Amino acid sequence: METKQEIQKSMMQAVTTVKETNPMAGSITNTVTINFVANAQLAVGGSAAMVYLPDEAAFLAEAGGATYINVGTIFPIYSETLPSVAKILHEKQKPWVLDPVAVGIGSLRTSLLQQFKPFKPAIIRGNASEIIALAGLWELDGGATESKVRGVDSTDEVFAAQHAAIALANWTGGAVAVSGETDLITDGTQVAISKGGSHFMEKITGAGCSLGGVAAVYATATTPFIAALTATAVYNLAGKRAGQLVDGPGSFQQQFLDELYKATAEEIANNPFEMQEVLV
Ligand SMILES: Nc1ncnc2c1ncn2[C@@H]1O[C@H](COP(=O)(O)OP(=O)(O)O)[C@@H](O)[C@H]1O
Ligand SMILES: Cc1ncsc1CCOP(=O)(O)O
Ligand SMILES: [Mg+2]
Repeated sequence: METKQEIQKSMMQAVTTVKETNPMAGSITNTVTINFVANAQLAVGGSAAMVYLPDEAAFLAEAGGATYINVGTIFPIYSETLPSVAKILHEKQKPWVLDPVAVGIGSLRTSLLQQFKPFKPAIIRGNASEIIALAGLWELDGGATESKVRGVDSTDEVFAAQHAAIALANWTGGAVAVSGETDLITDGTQVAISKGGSHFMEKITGAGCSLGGVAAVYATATTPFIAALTATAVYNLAGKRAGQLVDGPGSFQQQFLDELYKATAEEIANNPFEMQEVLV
């Protein structure tokens, strides 16, 4: 296992590379938070492009350094777009981030999420209930088929999803990030616990979605685990700072983007986190 210092060095490198190179990470993401996802990707130094159609998604998958797929709002065309783009990403070994928003609701969403299993996303990002439900859908350890997903919000605590997160990471060979009041990131062999954020993050829509989009930006520049940890760290740092400066969700959203933009590589790497080894 790498030392914490080595991990922090990799996080700083990822942040710096992104700020210097403005990498493009294309997205197929929900219509609720699409604008916030793009703004967050730009704030950390990336470049955003959002599409819905199969040929356009295929183009972005090849042109971008990574791709973000979020199933929050589903359209019929996604039965064509999503499996085909996931297959391309897998075959070309391009990192992609999956946010299984509201897994369990509706037949097309369920079918699409099932079809993703062989295409192994580099990063799976979701709240605890979504991670447990996805592991259940993919018939992995720690998953539950009786899903407690009610909608887009979590009804489970982050640590309840640790087993499922490790099983998913072992399946994909990538990383899994479980978000909540504290965040858990794993690559199946190590677990990082990242701290910070603000209760206002539960009072705006798109904190989770945009975290996934930002993870895709960092995935253009580093390993899935470091990308997921770095994205989570900048969210926890920016969320904490913004939360201290505002008194409501509207101004929080604005201040949060400013803090994402202002956070330096060193500050992001120094945001509090703990490392644990996964014992087998
Ligand atoms: N109560 C909280 N306190 C601090 N940070 C939070 C809290 N709830 C969520 N966050 C942060 O908000 C972001 C999105 O997480 P979450 O709300 O769990 O995702 P989702 O929107 O997908 O349910 C993460 O960066 C997480 O750390
Ligand atoms: C409210 C809502 N409904 C469908 S997608 C979506 C956005 C969910 O955003 P997040 O998971 O980041 O809270
Ligand atoms: Mg979400």
